[in-house]
Amino acid sequence: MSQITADQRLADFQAIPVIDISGLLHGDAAARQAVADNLGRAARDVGFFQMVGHGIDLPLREGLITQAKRFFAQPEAIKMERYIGLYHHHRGYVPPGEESPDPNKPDMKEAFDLAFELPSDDPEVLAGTPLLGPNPWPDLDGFREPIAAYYEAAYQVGRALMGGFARALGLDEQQLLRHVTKPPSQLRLIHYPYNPDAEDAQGIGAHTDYECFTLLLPTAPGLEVMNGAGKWIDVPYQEDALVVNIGDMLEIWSNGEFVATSHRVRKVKQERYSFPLFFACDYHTEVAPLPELVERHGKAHYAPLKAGDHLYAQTIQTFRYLRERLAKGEITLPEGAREVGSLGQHGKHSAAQDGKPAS
Ligand SMILES: O=C(O)CCC(=O)C(=O)O
Ligand SMILES: [Fe+2]
Repeated sequence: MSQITADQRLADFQAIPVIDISGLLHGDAAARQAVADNLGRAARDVGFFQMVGHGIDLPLREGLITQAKRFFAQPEAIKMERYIGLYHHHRGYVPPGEESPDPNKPDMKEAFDLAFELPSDDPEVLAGTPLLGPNPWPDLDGFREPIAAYYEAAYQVGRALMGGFARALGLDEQQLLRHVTKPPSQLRLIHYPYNPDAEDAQGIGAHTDYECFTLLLPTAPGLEVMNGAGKWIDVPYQEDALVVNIGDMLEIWSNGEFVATSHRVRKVKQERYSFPLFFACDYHTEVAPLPELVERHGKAHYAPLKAGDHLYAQTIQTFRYLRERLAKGEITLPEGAREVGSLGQHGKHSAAQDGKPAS
């Protein structure tokens, strides 16, 4: 069967579709299939959509936003009490300049990173699996509960989406979900301060997300998505919507049918917050093109990789404190790590080394 390449499919999109997923959450098999068909179209043709009908209601969203604002409004010295470099499982406060896909172009944002909560006596944590462990909650009364509640709600929507994406690929709803038990799924609270003096500083540089997909709650416009022709398309701000985009793992599992679309946040004209939940599969999952899709496409377009190693390797290469630990020999880069920026259209358009399907 001749396959239309991802580039051809993505070449023309000029806007981001809006999908109501309530049928996936509450409907019968036919309603779930109808939503899955829409998810599949968006995942194949754009790699992005605005999700409504998700049931993550305003009080949950406002609780998260309010607590993030409180945290970032504190003095730097207090925020640094939870500096990410003080921990061993990549959680905590990320000061401006700490993170960048390109060390010469630091992003101007600050963040507080937390993830799937696992107690320190969990066997995976005791075994030292990177990225897994408890969250270093700040000493800020009333901070933890609304954020944990948002995490749980968004995580459950993520599980439903994972079932929907599997259906969209013609698979059983549980086929991918069985790889999601203790995932290193991170929720980031990101603050992009408004800095009128910053001439060239970007909000966040062009990248793909490393996990299966991302559910993002923004508070203002600024997100841009690259279409197959290399043109940046705006994601308009829609108050009741979460933005969902395909990440590297679903691109590989789907053998390139779904696309991890490159995106960035342009220099912001106003103060902005955003909250991505990166929906991951378990650390040790071997992700390879699914046999059903390889059969459909005639061959596998990607080499297998270990999900957690990919995520950890990309993280090491983009955080200053981890690059320093690497240079000192305190940690090692997982074997077979890909270079940052090697996936996604921006990799192609900047002629970087690249492992996308042969077109
Ligand atoms: O802030 C945003 O809108 C997007 C953030 C993002 O792409 C990321 O953190 O991976
Ligand atoms: Fe992203």
